[in-house]
Amino acid sequence: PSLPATLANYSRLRNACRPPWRSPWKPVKKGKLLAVLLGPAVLGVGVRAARCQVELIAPPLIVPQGARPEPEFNWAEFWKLLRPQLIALLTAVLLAFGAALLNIRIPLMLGELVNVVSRYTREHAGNYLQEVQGPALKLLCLYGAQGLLTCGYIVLLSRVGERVAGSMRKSLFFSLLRQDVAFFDAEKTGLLVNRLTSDVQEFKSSFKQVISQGLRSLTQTVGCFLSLYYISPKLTGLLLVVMPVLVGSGALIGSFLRKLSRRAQEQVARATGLADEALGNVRTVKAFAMESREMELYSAEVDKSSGQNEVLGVGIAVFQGLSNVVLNCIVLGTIFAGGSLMSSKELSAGELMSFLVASQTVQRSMANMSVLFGQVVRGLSAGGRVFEFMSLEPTIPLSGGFKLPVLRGEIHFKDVSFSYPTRPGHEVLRSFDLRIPHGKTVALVGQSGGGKSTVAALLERFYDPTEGAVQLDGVDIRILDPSWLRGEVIGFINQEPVLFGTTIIENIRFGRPDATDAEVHEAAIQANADSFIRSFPEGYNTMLGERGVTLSGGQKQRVAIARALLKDPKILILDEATSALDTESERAVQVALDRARSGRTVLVIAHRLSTISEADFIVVLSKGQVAEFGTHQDLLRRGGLYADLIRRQNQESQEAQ
Ligand SMILES: Nc1ncnc2c1ncn2[C@@H]1O[C@H](COP(=O)(O)OP(=O)(O)OP(=O)(O)O)[C@@H](O)[C@H]1O
Repeated sequence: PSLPATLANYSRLRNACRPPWRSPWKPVKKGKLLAVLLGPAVLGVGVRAARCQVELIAPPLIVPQGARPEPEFNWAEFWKLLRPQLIALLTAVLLAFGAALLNIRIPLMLGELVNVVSRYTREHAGNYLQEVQGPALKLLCLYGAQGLLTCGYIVLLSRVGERVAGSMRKSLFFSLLRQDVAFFDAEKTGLLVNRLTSDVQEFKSSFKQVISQGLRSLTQTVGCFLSLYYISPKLTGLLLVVMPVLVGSGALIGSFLRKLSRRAQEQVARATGLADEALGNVRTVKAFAMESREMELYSAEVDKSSGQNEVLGVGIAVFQGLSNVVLNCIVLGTIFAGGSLMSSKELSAGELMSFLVASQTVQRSMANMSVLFGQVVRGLSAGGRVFEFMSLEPTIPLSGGFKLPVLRGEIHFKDVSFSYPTRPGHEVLRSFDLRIPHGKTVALVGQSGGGKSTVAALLERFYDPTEGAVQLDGVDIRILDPSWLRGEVIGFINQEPVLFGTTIIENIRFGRPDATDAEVHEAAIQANADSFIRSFPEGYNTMLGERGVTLSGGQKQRVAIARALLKDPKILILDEATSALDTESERAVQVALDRARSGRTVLVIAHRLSTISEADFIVVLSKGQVAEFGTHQDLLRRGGLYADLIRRQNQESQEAQ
């Protein structure tokens, strides 16, 4: 099944309680510390830096993860995914390194060119074109080579990034599908889907950025600093004196803006959550005529978020303005100090030009690095979240174990006690003992919440009993192959059949992917579904789901019955298959079920007692145990719980009339 369908299937069973969480690790703190170290650069590069800083303080998407601890990044898993891309990655790193080295050369070459130009304007000697040609051509070649290298490493990196992200998605999806049902009881569907989508996306973009820009920025910062020192140790010294002041101011403003941004993002998430809930439950909202109330609630949250974002906008504007002033002052100061060095012949015009360009490169690179450090922290957190479930081993394996060579279909719940893993203290079944002879139909009845569906879940081996055993033909199902058990032995027809957004024929074929069209048609005939399917213009190829046909409850159930029959299971579980249908549909479904029952061991779980009087045996479940067992007539005669249930139900239906 597709992940959303699998998750949706079990979402109703989940979240009864959550394990106590460790105190959450706050990744932002690391980012803050690193931003403090690199703050000055942010102040030093004007508009561009301000833009970078905005990126740093505004993560792309905040999805509330609840009070979950931040999972550790799994380097071993990452290495496994990265290894096949190693050659492409190393080539990309080499190209990026080459581009960065060329970038360091550019200011020096520019200086040479300026020196040639200024010498010519001063002396007017020789041919201008000839004088300028050499350094200009060299510079052009450098630009060309730098462009080529940049293009090369970006192509390679994006290939590596996409492939690693694709492998991450596939392994995570596979690992999630392998998990047992108890896992889905404890985890929220939204959180899992989020890991497959935005966390992988976040990790991928961080990975690409860190490799490309990180390497480049680091090389350029170190290289250009050396160039600065080489051009003028005195001017470089002056720059280093100004640095600490810029570090302090940059870090302070940056941390303030980050706080504002985080608050604004949380507010956006709150507003989105509200809209999500209202749109997701639109029928309930409409049924209670709550549209205007929802609108008011949403407007209030959106207004709050707009207000916070406006304050943030003002903060960024001030920061940007300040950055511009500081940048220009640095340029001015460099020209001022450089001019005085020029007058004492300690510096040429070309060297001053080189110094200015190189110092800009340093500032830009450092600003990039401060953004990148935030990105590293975010990328590691996102990666940690993706890897958290990737190496998780399910307690109940997906396959492996014995297959019975000859199958009769006798079931025995042998003194089974069971509590859901999410609610260990709450015993749903207590020494539950029930033997279902092969080929017989047994109906389970009892109060709502009494544990009927739990019995079916144990037979499917969605969970293992806490005590006792479930046996098939006398063999504990824990030693049987779960995929054989679920895929071939047991057919499960749920009270809320889930159909997928594909054609009807594919939905039925889900029961046995290798079934021929003729077999699918035969199953549909058995399930009393063939005639209504053929009444659609596109027959079996009718698309279901959001962009296709929506089936009625009874039609859905008949498609689900056909799907279950296609695998020709020895055991059939019917979980309240005939509830919530009108009389006509119920009759159609009932005909299908009666046909489906023949020759199979059947466990029916039902509330509507009228539909199960045909069962060979009826079991009344009370307080997690078998309270009564017998035929419909036996139990009526006995005048116990079953007779009581029948009386109450008759009373209710009379009152309803
Ligand atoms: N996935 C789950 N995790 C934790 N507790 C659960 C889970 N599913 C069911 N329960 C609890 O187990 C008990 C039995 O539930 P079960 O669904 O088996 O009852 P039921 O007899 O089938 O009820 P109904 O007839 O209303 O469907 C209930 O108290 C329910 O709250």
